[in-house]
Amino acid sequence: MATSEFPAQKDGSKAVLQETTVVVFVLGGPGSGKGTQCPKIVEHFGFRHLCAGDLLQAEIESESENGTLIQNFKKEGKIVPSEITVKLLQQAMQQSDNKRFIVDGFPRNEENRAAFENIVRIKPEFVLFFDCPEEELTKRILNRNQGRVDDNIETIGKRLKVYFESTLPVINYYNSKRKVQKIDAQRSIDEVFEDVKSVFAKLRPVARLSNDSYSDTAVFTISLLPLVVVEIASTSKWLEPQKQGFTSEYKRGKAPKSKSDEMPAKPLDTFEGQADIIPGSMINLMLISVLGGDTCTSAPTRHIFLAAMLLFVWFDQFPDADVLQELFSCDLQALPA
Ligand SMILES: Nc1ncnc2c1ncn2[C@@H]1O[C@H](COP(=O)(O)OP(=O)(O)OP(=O)(O)O)[C@@H](O)[C@H]1O
Ligand SMILES: Nc1ccn([C@@H]2O[C@H](COP(=O)(O)O)[C@@H](O)[C@H]2O)c(=O)n1
Repeated sequence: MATSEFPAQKDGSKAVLQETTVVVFVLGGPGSGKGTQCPKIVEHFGFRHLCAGDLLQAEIESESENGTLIQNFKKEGKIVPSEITVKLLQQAMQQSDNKRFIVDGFPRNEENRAAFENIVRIKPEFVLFFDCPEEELTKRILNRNQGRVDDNIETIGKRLKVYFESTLPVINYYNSKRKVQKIDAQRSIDEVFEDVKSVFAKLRPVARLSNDSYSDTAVFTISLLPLVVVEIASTSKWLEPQKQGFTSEYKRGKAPKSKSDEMPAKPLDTFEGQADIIPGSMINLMLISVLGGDTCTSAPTRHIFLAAMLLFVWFDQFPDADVLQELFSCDLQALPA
């Protein structure tokens, strides 16, 4: 799963953001519809929406020490020094319980991109790029009417210049890494979102579904534990009666006539609990098989998973389904003491 690198911090402390943190950058010209589509992504796919422009605006409004500087950059349509923006993003990510983020309006230039990689140390899962012609962008911004200081014809010109000169090269950079998902943003809001949905539907399962902070290796190992337990149990004396009474007979093509005929003497309490363990592990086996793609998203984990599955098949450790059915439907009370 890791698209991120998480070395220890310089002061030796552990990085706060987890290996499983998923980041999608959302880019496009001013007015291309980023802020319109992001809430829809949140609603449908459960990401946390972080808008760089909004975080900067909040700094202005809170009259923080950087507030005036940010206000001046914004009025001029210029990109605020990256360290300020990246620190705001990092803080918001660290404070969030959700570990999957759509980062809207970022990185706006090469400096933004490098600062995020150096400070946050996460590479984006992909870059969602809303492609829209300049005339449409201008028209939309002039009609936006939300009282923004930068929604005037003069600042729009400056923002578009910054977009073409500084942001497009970043999009091209990610394109060269095959990370860009380009959307035709000139169509209606709903049509655009249809395309956005199909992009997110293609996300790696764990990026689409997972909100937790476990590494996939840990998830895989934990899911495998019950299998190990049943492996040990099935090779121990504890399950010998079942193996003799059912599995071996079935494998030789001789099904026992009745349970009580075949079951060797064992007190009832010896069998307590096994009916829980075996179905549990079988369900787990099925779950691992079905969800294998979800839990084992990194290549090494997937290989371990496949190797484990092959081993189970190879050694034929699990009795057939009908044997299990017979085993679990057996009347424990009827077992001889
Ligand atoms: N597909 C669309 N068709 C027509 N109008 C749209 C479409 N998407 C968004 N708009 C409108 O265009 C305006 C700009 O959209 P939005 O604020 O989402 O753009 P943005 O990319 O977030 O802009 P900025 O980078 O300046 O914040 C809004 O008034 C919005 O309602
Ligand atoms: N990464 C960013 C994002 C934004 N800004 C500044 O905020 C202005 C508004 O941004 P929108 O995304 O809402 O259009 C933008 O023009 C910049 O001045 C920034 O510096 N860095």
